[in-house]
Amino acid sequence: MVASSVLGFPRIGAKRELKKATESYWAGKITSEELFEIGSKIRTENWKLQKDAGVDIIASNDFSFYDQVLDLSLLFNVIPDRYTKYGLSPIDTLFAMGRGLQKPADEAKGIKAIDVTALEMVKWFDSNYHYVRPTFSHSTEFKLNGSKPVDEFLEAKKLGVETRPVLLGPISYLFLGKADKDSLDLDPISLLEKLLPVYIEVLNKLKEAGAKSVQLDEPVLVFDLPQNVQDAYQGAYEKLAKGVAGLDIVLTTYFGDVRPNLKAIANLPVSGFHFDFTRCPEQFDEVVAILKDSQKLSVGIVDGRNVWKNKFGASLKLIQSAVDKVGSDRVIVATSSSLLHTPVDLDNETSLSEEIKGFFSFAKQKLSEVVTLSAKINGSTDAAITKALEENAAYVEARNTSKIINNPEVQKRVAAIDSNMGKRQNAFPARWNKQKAIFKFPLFPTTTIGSFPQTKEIRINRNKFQRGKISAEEYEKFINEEIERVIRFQEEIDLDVLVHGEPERNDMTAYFGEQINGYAFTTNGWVQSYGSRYVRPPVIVGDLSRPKPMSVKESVYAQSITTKHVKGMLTGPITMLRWSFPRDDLDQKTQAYQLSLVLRDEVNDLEAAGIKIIQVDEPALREGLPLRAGAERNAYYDWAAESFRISTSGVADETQIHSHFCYSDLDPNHIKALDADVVSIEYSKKDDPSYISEFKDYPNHVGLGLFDIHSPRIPSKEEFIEKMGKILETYDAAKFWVNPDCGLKTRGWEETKLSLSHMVEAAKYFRGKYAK
Ligand SMILES: CN1c2c(nc(N)[nH]c2=O)NC[C@@H]1CNc1ccc(C(=O)N[C@@H](CCC(=O)N[C@@H](CCC(=O)N[C@@H](CCC(=O)O)C(=O)O)C(=O)O)C(=O)O)cc1
Ligand SMILES: N[C@@H](CCS)C(=O)O
Ligand SMILES: [Zn+2]
Repeated sequence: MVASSVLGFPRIGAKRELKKATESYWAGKITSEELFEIGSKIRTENWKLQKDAGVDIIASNDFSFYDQVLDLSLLFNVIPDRYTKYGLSPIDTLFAMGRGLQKPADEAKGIKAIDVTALEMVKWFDSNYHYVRPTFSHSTEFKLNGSKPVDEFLEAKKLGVETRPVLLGPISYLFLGKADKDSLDLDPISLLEKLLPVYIEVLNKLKEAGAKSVQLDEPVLVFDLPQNVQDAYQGAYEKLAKGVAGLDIVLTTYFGDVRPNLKAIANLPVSGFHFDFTRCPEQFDEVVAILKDSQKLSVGIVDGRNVWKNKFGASLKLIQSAVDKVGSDRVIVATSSSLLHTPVDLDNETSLSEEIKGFFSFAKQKLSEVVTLSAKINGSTDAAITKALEENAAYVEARNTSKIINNPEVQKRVAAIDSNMGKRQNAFPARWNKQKAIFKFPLFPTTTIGSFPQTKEIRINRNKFQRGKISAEEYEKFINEEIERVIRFQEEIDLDVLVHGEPERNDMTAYFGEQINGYAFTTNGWVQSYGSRYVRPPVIVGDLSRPKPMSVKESVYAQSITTKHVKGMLTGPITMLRWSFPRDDLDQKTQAYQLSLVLRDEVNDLEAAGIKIIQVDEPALREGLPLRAGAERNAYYDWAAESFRISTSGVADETQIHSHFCYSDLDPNHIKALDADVVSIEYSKKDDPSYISEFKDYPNHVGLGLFDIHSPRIPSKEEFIEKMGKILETYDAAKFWVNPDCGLKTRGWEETKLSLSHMVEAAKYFRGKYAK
């Protein structure tokens, strides 16, 4: 009999209970006990849901109050000294590491001031989830610091659910980390020998608690791994297997192709392997060939990264091949990855058309998919299973013939794209000569990335407008007042290039997706992006076109009330694609080109409406990069850059194009290929000084982000001066823009006011210094 398995379930709660609870805790409105209670309720519901659906292998320890990688850092005592000196509780230490902490002293209570920045947060592989990077130093002392995996295993057991605890495996944990600023010569993988005993200790504790098997995620196996990392696998897993004899270890990979690293894992003493066959079905024969007689094969076949219904016919064929090769008792039918990256429950969607709803499957529905597929392979003649299979066949047919997918006009326009559409009239030096005469920027021009605080009031008014409680006129008036407030504030603190603040946008992707034909959007399809911040990715269901301008009204209004230049603000084609759920019936390049034409029209309309600076954000540019080097990656470099250039090259030389990138280690050549006039890049958390020099030869203008917008912490003017001074040691002052790391939508006004004022004061300090 094949078994069914789910590698992890979304932990945010069907009604975003986790967000509400964590934010209430941070605001001091609930206690830690109340927070833990809500966490426990969410876990209970998730396990129950999976058990009731009939899933055989259910994960535990997939829950987290912030991030599962950060949980491990806390568990293994990978806590830089700067977080331990305040005597914080474990949960407060976790949050301080995740989002920084700044608290004034309370002399009456004898409490000292706290001021600590957050650890770096980066993309989780090629997804829009972000993890907190483990940060190691020579003084890191691994030791077991807590019992979260064991506690959650026992919690499920008490509820009558036998789970398979999941932990990120030791090599992935180290490889995804980095050396702290005081230990830059440290290669994290060199810490493996010291780390393994702690893994063994926690795994033994799980075994003692009754766990029969564990899921060790080693997703870095889908990267091009350095030889020393590949070589580390055999010894590490031999030690683990020996140290925890009797506990089955299933080594899990996802999001790609493991074949180039197959030698590294071919002889591991594990009880089974999980591979992602939704991403890379081509690896099937080669990966199955490494299995030893008793090892299990977990077949990742229900997509954990998208919302499309599984196509049962094709999946059953692949699972059957697995059964034919290794026998049904050794096959597990599984989700391709954790379901963390999918919305929770399609049943909560009430606004989607029945036709489109019929195409989708969210986390809860995917449980049934896994169960149905395994039941069918097990020969079930159950009426419910037969009905599910028939309905699925009808779905495949309905989608193939659906009228909402094809738009011949869009297809014609994409086919007519020629290479001139991706070229500005002249190269940057000629453009800059014209632009500087118009803009007359001072040295170190200051700007922001676009969004200003999305206050509760903004969200409530948007919500009222969506529910018809206020009219379009009232809403527009409210938005205009917000824009005016943001403009006046920027004038007051003397920023050079202003923004309108994006108050009309729920999200930088969803806002545009909701205005583009060919997109569908959900009302409850939340997915965790990081910590307590979630997104509701719109879904590309058909060919994409723009019925009317999307952002011109707000930009024109903002420009009309100030004499300073206001940037028009758009989300680029690659980011629109990556932060949406893309179609699975059309290649991503064509979807990106469709989006690039939509954006080209918008950029041209902004220019025609008198907007002279237009920023087209591409924070997801790096995220879209195929995880391995090779032909696919090279092709991506070309079509991603071309899509951006198609969007931005319809304007005159005098129009200044900005772009912005965050959350990734960027490749300067890829950024260069976009040919934007000015780029702003997240930088404030890059401890490695060599990152400064990576961009020093960028031919156009650059702003390295000077403060972390994820943290409520306010940097002082002196801190800005120090940071800018360091950058200026290697950087050309004439090309240096001054800006934060990213948009300020998650920040409060008080922090925003102070941080930006200090930033502008620091820019002025350097202007004075350079004028001498
Ligand atoms: C820049 N980033 C983004 C990423 N991906 C995106 N799609 N968008 C991004 O901006 N990836 C990388 C980074 C980091 N990620 C994020 C992600 C999310 C946020 C964020 O602030 N999220 C908000 C939700 C945003 C949103 O869509 N809000 C809606 C709905 C608001 C709501 O909850 N309404 C209430 C009613 C109103 C009330 O009473 O408050 C309700 O429905 O119950 C909106 O504004 O209309 C979040 O809060 O999680 C930031 C960075
Ligand atoms: N313009 C957007 C970019 C975020 S990556 C913002 O400021 O929020
Ligand atoms: Zn950003």
